[in-house]
Amino acid sequence: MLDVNSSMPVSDDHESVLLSVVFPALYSLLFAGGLVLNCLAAWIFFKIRTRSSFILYLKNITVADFLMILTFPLLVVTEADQGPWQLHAVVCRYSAVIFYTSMYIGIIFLGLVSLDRFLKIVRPFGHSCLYNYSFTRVLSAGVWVFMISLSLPNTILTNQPLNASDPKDCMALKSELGKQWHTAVSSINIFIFAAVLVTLLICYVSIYLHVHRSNAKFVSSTKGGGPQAKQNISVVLVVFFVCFVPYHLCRIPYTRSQVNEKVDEDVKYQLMYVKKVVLFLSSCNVCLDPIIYFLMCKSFTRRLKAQLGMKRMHNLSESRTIQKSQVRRFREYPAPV
Ligand SMILES: Nc1ncnc2c1ncn2[C@@H]1O[C@H](COP(=O)(O)OP(=O)(O)O)[C@@H](O)[C@H]1O
Repeated sequence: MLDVNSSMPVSDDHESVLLSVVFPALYSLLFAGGLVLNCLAAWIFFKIRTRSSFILYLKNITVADFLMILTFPLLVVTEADQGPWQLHAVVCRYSAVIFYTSMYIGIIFLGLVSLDRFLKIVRPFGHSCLYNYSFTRVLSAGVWVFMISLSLPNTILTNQPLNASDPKDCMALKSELGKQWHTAVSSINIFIFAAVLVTLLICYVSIYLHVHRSNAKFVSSTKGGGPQAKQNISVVLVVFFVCFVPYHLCRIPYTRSQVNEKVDEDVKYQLMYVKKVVLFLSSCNVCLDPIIYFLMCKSFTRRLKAQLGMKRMHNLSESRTIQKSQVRRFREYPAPV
């Protein structure tokens, strides 16, 4: 059954409540939480002046998360069906494009973080340009330039006249070339996601085995650092699986349904509905990334504790750590940065 004002079928009551009430409420919470956590992270990172590639990647993730967070208010207003209908076009042309671009920039930097951990832990004396800080700065800039260039046509080619009868349909605002570009960008980004996922899995299996072997060799009878280290390393994988895997499983059929007119309207609606749910999971990334910084980056944790007035407590526990450090030397993974 179709809504008179839209090409989308009329939803069940609970579905429309979810779309127009629950989602805006959840995105508002995410906006507030994400803003606080990322402001805190940015403040801490601002104080850490180091030539560490690892921290450079984390700083880039913070900037990408900030960009994504800035798109939430418009999303809240349009999802709640508030404001002028023309606002939907602004979402299609600008804020959704910024949202997706920042999401994929964040994904690429998560991949680089895991690659960096792999190199520093498993191959500490290797010869790769990724050990070179100047190179990783250029690489980071390259990621931004590439991803922005890829996404920009999605804005430029969303250039068709607005249609008041179905303002939410972004594809209706695109030229034929715009639809083709949208499909191509979705495919390239899905490929990027898959490549990062494989990289993450390889890096973390290698790190896991390496830590396991080191523990067995040097400190098999004591408790502590090893399991803790593996847990810290796994946090990126957990965040990645929770936030991004569901979205990408849905994105492939969804993009197909967007550009294929033969797809049944009910199927399109169901896919759109599922996409909104899994896209929310991806958005949760803005609150989960700061947890990665806290668990994986010692400089960040140290600074944060110092700034929050826990300096004395931290010094106390640090002196205890030093006493034990001779025994635990081989268990200090990931390498302090
Ligand atoms: N991976 C991406 N990178 C950049 N822009 C994207 C990406 N995916 C979608 N977009 C753009 O974001 C806007 C909204 O896309 P989408 O969420 O697929 O549509 P809808 O909101 O109709 O479900 C469109 O302009 C689209 O081209």
